[in-house]
Order: sequence, then C-alpha cells, then structure tokens
Amino acid sequence: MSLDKFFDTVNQDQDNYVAKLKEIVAIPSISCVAERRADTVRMGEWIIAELERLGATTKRVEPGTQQLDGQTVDLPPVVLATYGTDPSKKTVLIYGHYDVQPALKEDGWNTDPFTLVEDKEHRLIGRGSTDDKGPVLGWLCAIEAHQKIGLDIPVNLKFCFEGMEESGSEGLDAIIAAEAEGYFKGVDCVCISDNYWLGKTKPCLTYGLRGINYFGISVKGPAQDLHSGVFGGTVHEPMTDLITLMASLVDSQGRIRVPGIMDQVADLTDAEKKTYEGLDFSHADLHAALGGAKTELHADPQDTLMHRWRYPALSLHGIEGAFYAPGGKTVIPSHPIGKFSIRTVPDMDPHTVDKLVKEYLEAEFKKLNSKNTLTIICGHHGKPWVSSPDHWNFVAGAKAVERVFNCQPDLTREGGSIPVTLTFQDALKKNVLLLPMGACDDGAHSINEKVDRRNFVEGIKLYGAYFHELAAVKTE
Ligand SMILES: NCC(=O)N[C@@H](Cc1c[nH]cn1)C(=O)O
Ligand SMILES: [Zn+2]
Ligand SMILES: [Zn+2]
Repeated sequence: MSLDKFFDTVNQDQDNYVAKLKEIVAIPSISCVAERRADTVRMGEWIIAELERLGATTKRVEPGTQQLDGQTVDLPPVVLATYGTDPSKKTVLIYGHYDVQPALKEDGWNTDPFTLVEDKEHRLIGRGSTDDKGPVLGWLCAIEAHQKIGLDIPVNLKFCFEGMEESGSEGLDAIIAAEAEGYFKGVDCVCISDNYWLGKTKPCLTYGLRGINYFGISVKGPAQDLHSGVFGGTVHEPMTDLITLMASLVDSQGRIRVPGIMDQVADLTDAEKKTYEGLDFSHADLHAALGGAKTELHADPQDTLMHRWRYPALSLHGIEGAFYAPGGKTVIPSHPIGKFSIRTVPDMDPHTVDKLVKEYLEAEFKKLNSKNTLTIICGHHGKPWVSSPDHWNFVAGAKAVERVFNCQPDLTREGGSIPVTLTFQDALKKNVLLLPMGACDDGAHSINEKVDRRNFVEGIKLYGAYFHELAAVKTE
C-alpha cells in the first residue's frame, strides 16, 4: 500500500495544523492551580468538539472533585472517544493529556509562553507544544488528512485524553478500572505519544518509564513573616531548618542520602546491560538538551542513560512561601514548604519510599533541636513501568518509523513518568507502546518549550503510517 498521497496531504496542510496548535497553546490548561481549572476544562471541551467535528463518538467523563489551593474544584473531564467500530479491524487505544505545566514569561521565556511562535529555525515555541498538545493534536490531524483524501483508516481508534497528567492523573485510574470491560473492551493494543527521542534526528520506540513519588516538607514557625532585623538571632527560622533538611536529601553528585532507597533497586543484569549498546546517544545530545551546558554527572554516555532510565533520582523543585521576587527584602518567611520528588525504578515500592523518606526527615529534624513544627507531605505516586519491545505493537511502530524516516528506531526507556501506562497494561492486559514525536532538546517543563515543525509534521505522518502498519502486522 502506498501512503504517498497521505504524506503529501500532511505536507500541504501543515500550516493549518500549526494554526490549530497555536489555538490550543493559547488555552493555559495548567492543571496544578485552581485559578486555571476553568481553562483546563475549556481545553478538554475543545478536544471534544474537534473529535466530534471529525466524526468520532465522544463520552465526557467527570472524575469528581479535588481540594486545590484551599478550594474544592471539579477535576477536568476525561475525554473518551471512538472512531470506527468495524469488528474485522484491530482496535488501538490512544492516550494523551491536554493539561500543561505552569509557565510565566518571568521564568525566562523569550516570548509569551501561551502564544505559539515559530522562530527562524522552525521551532514552534509555546507551553504544551511538545508536552503534550502537539502529539494529541497530531493524532487528530492524521485522521483529518485521511478523510481529506478519502483514505480508509484500517484500524478502529479509541481515545482517552485527560487533563490531570501533570498533577498525578487524579481520578483516571478509577475510570479505567470501571471501563476496562466497558468502554475499553475490545482494545487490542495501546499507544501513547508523550515522551522524546534520544537525540534530535532519530525516532525511538519506548518500553520503560520511571515512576515518581512527590513530597512536600512544611516547616512552620511564627504566625506571620517577620522583620529579620527585629527577630533575626532570636527565633528558630523555618527556612534555615528547611534548607538543612533539603540539603540532607541528596549530594552534589546526585547520590540519594535517604537510607534504604538504593537497596530496593533491581540489579543490572548482563542482558539489560546489552540493551544500552549501540544506542544513538552521545553527550553532545545531552549538551544540546541542556542549552549548551556541559554539566553531566557521569563520564560515560551509557552511565548517563542508566541514571536516566534504571536508577532513581531525587530532585529538589522549589520552595513555596519563601521570598523569591527581585529585590532585597529582609524577611524571615514563617511557613515555607520545600518540594522534591524521587523518580523511582524497578523494584521500588511507592509506599516503602514514602515511609523511608518520612522516617529519615523526621530523624534529621530531631537533630536540629528546633522548636518549629515539621510536617512531611507525601504527595502523588506513580509506579515505574518496563515492558517488552518484542510485541507486534512495537513491530508496527518500527515499520512506521522506517516508512516515514527511513531508519530503524532506537529502543529506549525514559526517565519521566506517565503512571497511566502501567494502569492500562494491568487493567486491559494489553501491550503499550510509547511512540514519541518530540526531540531530546524540546524543553518540556522548561522555559521556551518547543516542538520542531519537522517533528510535528513527520510525527503526524508517523501516526498515520502506524495505523496502516498495525492493520498489516501479524499478531501471532
Ligand atoms: N510527559 C510526561 C510527563 O511529563 N510526566 C510528568 C508526570 C508528573 C508527575 N508529577 C508531576 N508530573 C513527569 O514529570 O514525568
Ligand atoms: Zn506529558
Ligand atoms: Zn509533562
């Protein structure tokens, strides 16, 4: 079968697709703040409308409410959709998320984060361009291009798009469990496009993710912020305690200092070690993703990948309630909350991780002899996931890569977390393939997040080619 006409159509219509991406980047669907919840819901509604325009049948599922920023707010809808119900065709379930990480121009963006701009190098810059609005839209553009040329999509499509992925996917697991024998019945395999290539030119198929345990350390002292001239030297300062605790978690070589964490990590076998050989990855790729900084922790690129994929990492994210604005305010913050997370790997258990962290921080706090009050907040969890890339779903993905990019994909794991991956695998008992469109230097979660126009356009072709390869692939 020739897909040339489909590829030509995607090329011709690419400006329309980019215009749509601009439209949705402009919706600031930040899931972690109550102030943006209405926008997040609006983004879900945009997707429902677009799916219906394409002829899909949609089902809007309300996951319930949550406590956020001191208020009870509705969780954004989970969008389920069906496109095609031919019993003679395979059915693929596609998952993506329409929420994004926070972004402020003051964080260091060169342009307004919620206005998609294209620069001279054809980078499409804006929050969500690569994580995950570009890929979500890409699936819909692939359908549109098929319709335009009257080309049949040779598989049935089911969609599950959520608006809480960046905030722990609250409410989603329950919906998947409830619909495993309902809406998701008949699904043959799952595909997710929400991660990145190893480098800037070669696509990959991904079969592993790290998990995540998110934490807060709250240190409470005086009832309000204080003048440091009047009170400095006379009271236990919450920030001093907090900084000491945060510094005790990890050293400058990235080694986690919480006892017991490393004991849970699965041993590296010879077979696993072999999977790192021949991967198209160098420290030049890492440096590109770091914006030119050469600050790697490990000398050998394979060690870098192992520490991204199969070892845990503890990252300090920020401090809420501390003075961070420009200027020299002489304040003693009364109630700072430090935030950090641990990226988890096989065979770490999220509840054991919580317990070890809590016990360690409480013991460290005791040593400070402080009269402040410590509370450890154990936030959301997501388990690590590793699967087999030998499944026919991966064979179809690899063939689609060959068709569009004329090369064999890298087989990778990933350092980030998409907890629903494991949920789908366990609840539906089906293989899950991660098929990214973005490059290693896209800057997801960072300033100036982008997707290259080439990746966006070729990614749409990749998704279309994947539909056709899925239909053709042998399943025995
Ligand atoms: N593209 C996947 C992704 O960015 N996932 C997030 C999930 C998350 C968990 N807690 C907050 N966000 C990630 O950080 O890996
Ligand atoms: Zn994402
Ligand atoms: Zn993300």
